[in-house]
Amino acid sequence: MMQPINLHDYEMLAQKRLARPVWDYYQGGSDDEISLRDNRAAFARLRLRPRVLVDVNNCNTATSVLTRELTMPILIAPTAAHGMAHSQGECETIQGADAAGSGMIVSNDATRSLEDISRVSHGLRWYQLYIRTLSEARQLVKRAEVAGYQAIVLTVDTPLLSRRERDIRNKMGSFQRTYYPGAFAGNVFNSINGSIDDDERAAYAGHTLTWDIIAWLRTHTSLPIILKGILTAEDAALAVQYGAEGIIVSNHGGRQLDGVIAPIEALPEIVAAIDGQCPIYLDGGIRRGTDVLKALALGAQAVMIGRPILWGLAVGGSEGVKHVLQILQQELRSAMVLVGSPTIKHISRSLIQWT
Ligand SMILES: Cc1cc2nc3c(=O)[nH]c(=O)nc-3n(C[C@H](O)[C@H](O)[C@H](O)COP(=O)(O)O)c2cc1C
Ligand SMILES: CCCCC(=O)C(=O)O
Repeated sequence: MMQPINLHDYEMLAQKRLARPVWDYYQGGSDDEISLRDNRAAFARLRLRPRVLVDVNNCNTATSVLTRELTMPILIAPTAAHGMAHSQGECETIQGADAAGSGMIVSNDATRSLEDISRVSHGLRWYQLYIRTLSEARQLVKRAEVAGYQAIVLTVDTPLLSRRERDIRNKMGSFQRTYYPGAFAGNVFNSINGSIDDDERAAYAGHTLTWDIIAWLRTHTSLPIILKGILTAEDAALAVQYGAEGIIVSNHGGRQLDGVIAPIEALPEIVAAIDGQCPIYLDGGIRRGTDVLKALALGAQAVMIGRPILWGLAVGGSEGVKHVLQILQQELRSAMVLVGSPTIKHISRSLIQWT
């Protein structure tokens, strides 16, 4: 078997291992997949301004996120249904994250229960919440708190699940129910209802949610509340005003509204609007250490990766997940040496060429 040396190798190997409908569900975006492609293209458009003759002998990617020490500023983005990539599902994934000194945001729609996943982890773990009903959300948040999760990530870009035409063509809903029953139901039963490829997709994660939901959530948990799916300065300002303690700049990996701005291009205006009031994270299209470097240079505290973790999980279980993270860490380290930023704190905006 080919030995994977970068994330693209993992992508190729994973494609060979996964059934077509699963591969398409993991890989795909919405409508014409413009945003999906643009997430990568936007990183490629940015150019770096390296500094030379800096002592980089002790270059180190270590950082801290919400007071936790990590070996790298890279976390695992919440992705649903890891049971379609590995028999142990998210329990396998999170052990890879721990082994690499990273951390994981566990999806609301995980295959395994949040308690099972927590039991095999000692590291950074946040719970990603979809609010379908308030009573369900209240219970989930309590369970997450009891199980030792350290933050609640509320995803706000999914009042409905977008049209993913690969899934519609593959009849993914019925494929999944036949071959992977329960893949999305580790925490909440019957909430998906086969809506992945349903043209009449139901109100998915709350048609009726508004900014007041943050105050409601605050009355039910003392954990930090982080909003995922912010793409504008206006919403970033509202997030802070309504009490969010962190935001994730994200377009859901190009899977929700097609044609939206790439997160890396939205980042500068959001950093300006937030003006240091809360930490900012970013996900979408990160496949190289230089992508991580660019996001940090533009003001992200850390980044998250979604699909590459699923590739690692499918190819090599927890070892694959760990290796994917370590490859990215190694690449980041090389990039830091070559631009003359020996620590994460040295990485600054002046590394980016404005065109
Ligand atoms: C297969 C898949 C499932 C996902 N499931 C969720 C989810 O349950 N909750 C969520 O907030 N985001 C979900 N996302 C979005 C990711 O958290 C993240 O925003 C995106 O994958 C980042 O882009 P990348 O895959 O290019 O790294 C999912 C993404 C993928 C690819
Ligand atoms: C059907 C589960 C939805 C998970 C999700 O957010 C995604 O697929 O992007």
